[in-house]
Amino acid sequence: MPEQFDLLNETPVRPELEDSAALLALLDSWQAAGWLRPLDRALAGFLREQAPDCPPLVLLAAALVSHQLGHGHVCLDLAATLQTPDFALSLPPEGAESVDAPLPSELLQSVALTDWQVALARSLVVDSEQPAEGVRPLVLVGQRLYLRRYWHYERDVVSALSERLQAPLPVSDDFAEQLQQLFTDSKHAPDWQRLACALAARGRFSIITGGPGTGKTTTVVRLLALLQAPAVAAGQPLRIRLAAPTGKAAARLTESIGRQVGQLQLKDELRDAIPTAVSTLHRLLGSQPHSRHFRHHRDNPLALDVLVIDEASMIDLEMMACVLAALPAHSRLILLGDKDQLASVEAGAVLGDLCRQAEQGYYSEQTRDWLEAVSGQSLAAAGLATGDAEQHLIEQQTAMLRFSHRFGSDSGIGELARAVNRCDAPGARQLLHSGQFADIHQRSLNQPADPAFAACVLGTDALPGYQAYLQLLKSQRPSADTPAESDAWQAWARAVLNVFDQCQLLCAVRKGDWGVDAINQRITGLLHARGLLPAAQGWYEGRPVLVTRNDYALGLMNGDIGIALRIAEPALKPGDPERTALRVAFPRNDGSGGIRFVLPSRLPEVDSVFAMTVHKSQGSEFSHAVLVLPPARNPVLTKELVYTAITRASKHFTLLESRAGVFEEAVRTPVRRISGLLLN
Ligand SMILES: Nc1ncnc2c1ncn2[C@@H]1O[C@H](COP(=O)(O)OP(=O)(O)OP(=O)(O)O)[C@@H](O)[C@H]1O
Repeated sequence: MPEQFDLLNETPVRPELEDSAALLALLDSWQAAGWLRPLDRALAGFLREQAPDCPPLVLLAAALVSHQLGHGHVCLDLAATLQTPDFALSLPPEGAESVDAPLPSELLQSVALTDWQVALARSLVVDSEQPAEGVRPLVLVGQRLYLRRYWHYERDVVSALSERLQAPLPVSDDFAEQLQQLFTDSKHAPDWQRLACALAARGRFSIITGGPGTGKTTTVVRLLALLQAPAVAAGQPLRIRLAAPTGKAAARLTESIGRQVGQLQLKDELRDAIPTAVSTLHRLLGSQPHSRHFRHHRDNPLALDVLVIDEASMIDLEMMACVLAALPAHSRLILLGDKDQLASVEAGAVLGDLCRQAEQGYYSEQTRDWLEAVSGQSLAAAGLATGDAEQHLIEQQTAMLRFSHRFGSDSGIGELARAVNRCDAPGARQLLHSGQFADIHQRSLNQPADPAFAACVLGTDALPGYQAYLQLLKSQRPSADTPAESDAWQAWARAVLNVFDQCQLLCAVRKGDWGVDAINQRITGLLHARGLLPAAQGWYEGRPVLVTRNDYALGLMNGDIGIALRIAEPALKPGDPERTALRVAFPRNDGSGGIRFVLPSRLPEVDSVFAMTVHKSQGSEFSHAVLVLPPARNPVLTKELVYTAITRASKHFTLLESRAGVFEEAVRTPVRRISGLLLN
């Protein structure tokens, strides 16, 4: 029997919603057009096999939950989907071919929310009452539909965090004095770094969020000194571990934490007990080949007392659940990150969800009194909202750093990032347009072959592009008789990689004329045509590549960037002439400045990386970041995407627009990630 849908709704029910075979045929055509992943379609097919009576609307919901996971949403929000189906589902995707099949908006026109909920609640493949006791593959909570696994992750994260947030830990009697000693250089009132340090010192869970250069690393180094001092004095140093979601982010933190620890006025014994090596989360948890399970979990917890995770905006829900499960109960977890950055590509926006109210503070009177007492500062003029200790559980352990020491009011990058963050599109445009700041630039592009694009890609002395690293590659190449074992090859590779890092094109999308794939091809062709690259296909010297899959055997992580270089190789046998070979040079990412050379054929999956998505650029910094916006409106064009791109730039930011107005549209659109991660 077909389900009855909204009887008052005159719109005829589409045949695909009355017949499962017709629905699966429609999903097939969506998949063929690249609208759905094979995985999404397969889930609907699998459920139909398991439960042949499963109504088409339930099969459709299953395929859509899976599709939404692929777009970073932990669940399918039925109401949001019915309100603006094509937009909520990001269909059709940017650059996808047209397809002779109805759009989600046409398909769902006749469907009412309550009918969809009832159909799901009645279905044998959905648990809607007491899901914890069920085993069905889908879980319905109100208007949110989950795959069971993700519902579990969300529930596990909420319960582990609630547990960690229960009672504050005691601090020593001279805590206020110690804080004072560590923050003698406070220049701002209130000094949020000192407040953040105090909050983190009293909790088994805390968040320190802030934009670029607000002093997250500075604060955490002092916090570690504060926590470690009594432990070292007692002869039982804390086991502290530092981690980040990607190799690139880990390398950056290794460098900055090493510098900061070196600058602190501490006794050697204490300084030596503060680690500076940062590992990736995958390595910390012990990833295992061909398995999503880690070596460390609830029954084999990590041997540590304090875990600091930087760039926490990149942690997805599954990873957060795995980290929390692997932590010993007594340990402290401190998350550092910029809540306003894009979330991970994977499902879930954990930091953003947890920091929803960080701006307003929402400290309870008790928390505020305690903070004022230990920090000796007043919060009266800080403009914070007053919260309730139980209702605003997470807020009691969250501090937002508000002053950028890197990008002050004289920095166009800082001002632009702040305007974008406020969704102030006219203000952001005015900053770009006025010429008031020498570090931010804008260019309009009329068509893909626009000469302004080529000029930007090649670069100038003042505004780095890709010409510089290719010229350096040629001009500084060690002479042909340099022995294979000479350090000169490493030094050359390091110099080429460093100069390459000065500029990076960032795209919002993968497909279409202004997507990563087309732009990579266009730049390769352009550099080849100018004689800067020897070829435009396959492997050639100068090709920059991005690793897109972890390879533990090679020690390469998703996100690592290398460049193909022709280097000397030892002779096969004594007396033979030395040979040359194309190898891909990667930085060792361990703070040593070392380079490793890998044969191209041994590499895991890689892409050329003259352009990368903004998502992939997280955790990286470039002297000159160039953001390319495509013309079509797309749900990925959000203010978080623009903000993330701007904050990748350390010296210059350029906006390349393929249509007037697209920047404003993006800045006005805050990201919507659907999840139910609420602790209060
Ligand atoms: N209270 C302070 N007074 C003066 N300079 C500071 C202060 N805090 C941080 N800085 C400086 O500002 C710069 C950025 O600090 P830090 O690296 O700690 O920020 P961050 O928030 O971790 O930055 P990132 O954006 O790289 O994550 C550093 O050079 C640091 O020395």
